[in-house]
Amino acid sequence: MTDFSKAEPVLEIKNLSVDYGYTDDAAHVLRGVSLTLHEGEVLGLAGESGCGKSTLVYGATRLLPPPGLITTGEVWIKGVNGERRDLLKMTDKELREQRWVDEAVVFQGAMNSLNPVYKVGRQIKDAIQAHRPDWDKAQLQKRAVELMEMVGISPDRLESFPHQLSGGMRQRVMIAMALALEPKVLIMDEPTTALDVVMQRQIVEQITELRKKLGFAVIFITHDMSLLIEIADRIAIMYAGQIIEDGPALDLYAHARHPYTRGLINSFPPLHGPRRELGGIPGTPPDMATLGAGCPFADRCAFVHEGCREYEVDLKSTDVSGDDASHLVGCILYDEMRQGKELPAQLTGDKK
Ligand SMILES: Nc1ncnc2c1ncn2[C@@H]1O[C@H](COP(=O)(O)OP(=O)(O)OP(=O)(O)O)[C@@H](O)[C@H]1O
Repeated sequence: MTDFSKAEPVLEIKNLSVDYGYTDDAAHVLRGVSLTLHEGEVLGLAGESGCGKSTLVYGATRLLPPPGLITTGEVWIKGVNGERRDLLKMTDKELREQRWVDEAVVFQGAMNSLNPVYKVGRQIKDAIQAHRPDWDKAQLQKRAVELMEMVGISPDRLESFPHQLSGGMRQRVMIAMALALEPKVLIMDEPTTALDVVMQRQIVEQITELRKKLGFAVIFITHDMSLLIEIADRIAIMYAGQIIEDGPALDLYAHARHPYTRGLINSFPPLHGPRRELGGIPGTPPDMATLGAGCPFADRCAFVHEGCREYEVDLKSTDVSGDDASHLVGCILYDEMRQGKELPAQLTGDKK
């Protein structure tokens, strides 16, 4: 795993907030999220169902369905021409022009979004042609063949209808389409969830290979921490519409700082290494429509104390000096640690 913290940012999400609903009782589902994706980096985004992972990436790419409404924020993207622009300030025309070119999204269940009545080849070529109207038939065919080969499917399959392909193949076709215009940023929302574990593994390995070859950066969403540790350079953990920990993948996995991150990691069996007992996280995430003040994890946290009820999540360095910005956590225990109080023994040292 490489340290990308000094690489140039390709996508900078700043203080992004999203509500569902337009009235006073709207649910504040995303609450001031900031996140940076660096060139060539794989950033894993994890958290339980309903914590806002999809809302974050759909908000950041302006693909949020109604009644989702962006209430604050900036999303700076570095285009393929090197220019930085705020996606939230673009006109609809500008958005359409840069989508697929600067960034592409592979949706949850994307493999089912191929049109059943058209052959796969036609769908790939149509997607390319929307952005390359001057390409002739031969150029489109050549690129479609290249893309199929790139994701390990025989180009003969360009003549197949979607139902003639397996789920894994259809998902690969969607990945190929997303990479057709060589975007700098690829966003994948649970791209392997609907597939069996063998196929999941193959697709994850393929994404890793393609990333090495083509150099794009990835935001990879999943709730499966064991999968993330295999592919991510950095992991951000979401809870109740906020990022509560963000750090280098290996450090975060071996020594998770936030009690929620610990619980999440302990909920999944490790793919490698010795077996360990699985724990869970007691309780369920809060209802975002009625969430009050204080740390949103307080009711489920083994280390809860009075201060948590007033604490507002604020990501800060995990080290004592507060200088190291590579690993951040939003938990009052670490603020208290910086003021000289000892951390609970279970949170110090490496994960057992
Ligand atoms: N159209 C909607 N109207 C109202 N609330 C919504 C809507 N879509 C999502 N939400 C709420 O927003 C919150 C975040 O949902 P989101 O889908 O972003 O979470 P997620 O972490 O991606 O979950 P999953 O892993 O299940 O996809 C949830 O509490 C959900 O109930």
